[in-house]
Amino acid sequence: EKGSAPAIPVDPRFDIAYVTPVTIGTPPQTLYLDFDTGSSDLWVFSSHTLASQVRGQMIYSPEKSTTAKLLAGHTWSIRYGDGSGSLGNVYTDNFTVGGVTVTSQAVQTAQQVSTSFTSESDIHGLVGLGFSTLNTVYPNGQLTFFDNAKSQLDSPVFTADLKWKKEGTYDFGFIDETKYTGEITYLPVQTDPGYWTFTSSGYAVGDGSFNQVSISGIADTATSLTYLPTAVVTSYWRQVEGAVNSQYYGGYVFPCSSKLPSFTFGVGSANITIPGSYINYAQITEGSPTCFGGLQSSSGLGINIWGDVALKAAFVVFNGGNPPTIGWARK
Ligand SMILES: CC1CCN(C(=N)N)CC1
Ligand SMILES: CC1CCN(C(=N)N)CC1
Repeated sequence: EKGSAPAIPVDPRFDIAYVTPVTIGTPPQTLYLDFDTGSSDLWVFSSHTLASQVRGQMIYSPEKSTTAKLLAGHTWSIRYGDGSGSLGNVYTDNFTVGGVTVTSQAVQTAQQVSTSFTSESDIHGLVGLGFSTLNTVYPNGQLTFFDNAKSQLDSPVFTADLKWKKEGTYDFGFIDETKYTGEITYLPVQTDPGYWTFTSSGYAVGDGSFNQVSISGIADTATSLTYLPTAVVTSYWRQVEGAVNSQYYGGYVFPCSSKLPSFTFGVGSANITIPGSYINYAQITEGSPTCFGGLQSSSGLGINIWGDVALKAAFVVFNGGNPPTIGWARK
């Protein structure tokens, strides 16, 4: 079995996130969810979510699904890196994305969500694609959609082909050779504590020389920007006239009229180049001449994150085989 589904940019002015249509239950209920390789809970806005916290999102109503079953006595609660979060209870039901169906997938129904989720009407929940060890369901942790689907897929892989301000795709169970150029370079993955953690072999700023330095970080489809060590990021923004690291805005800002240099990162003996345009993330407010950078320091996070700004420059293979590996190709 194999399948494909679109990765649609939320707010195409700047790719804050990507959502993918899924159906849940019988008859099928469609929601648009944020596929997240940085977590492992599948949770949705639901008929159980406090009405005051729902603002335009599509919801999953288990009571309207003939195949929904309450997972009695189970609850969940998750807090994300940006302080957002949600909590609730758990059903199992049929879950389909891109034609791949898992019957009896754990679907975590939100009873409460934080304000940032309430304010994002285009995101109706998340599909965790991290390792199932991160799942927060209590007392028994649940498996991700990918872990449940793996055995029925032609190949135990999914791929991400995210695009700059355009619709991309997530493929399940196969590698589409038409989506990349050259070769895919596979790297080992550290699965503890549960992210797709790999080590990049270094970086270059624009046409500058390549700095061979190991940078360990996570490939994260649900983080908009890319967060790397301060030394790396400082050397990048030093090349941009007028760029400053603003306490006020919480990161590097620069004149929107700047022509930004590209950023290249090593993957084994190969490398991926992020065009400068991808690093011009957004005006700080509508119409402002000041823009916010897509490459920021990870020093406050305790972890390096290769988020959408980096992922959308590549074709990425998340190989769930034994052992798991991650593949990178130019495109
Ligand atoms: C390490 C953090 C990265 C961002 N997160 C995520 N995509 N779910 C939370 C964990
Ligand atoms: C993991 C991320 C998902 C998107 N987020 C949000 N909508 N507040 C942040 C956390």
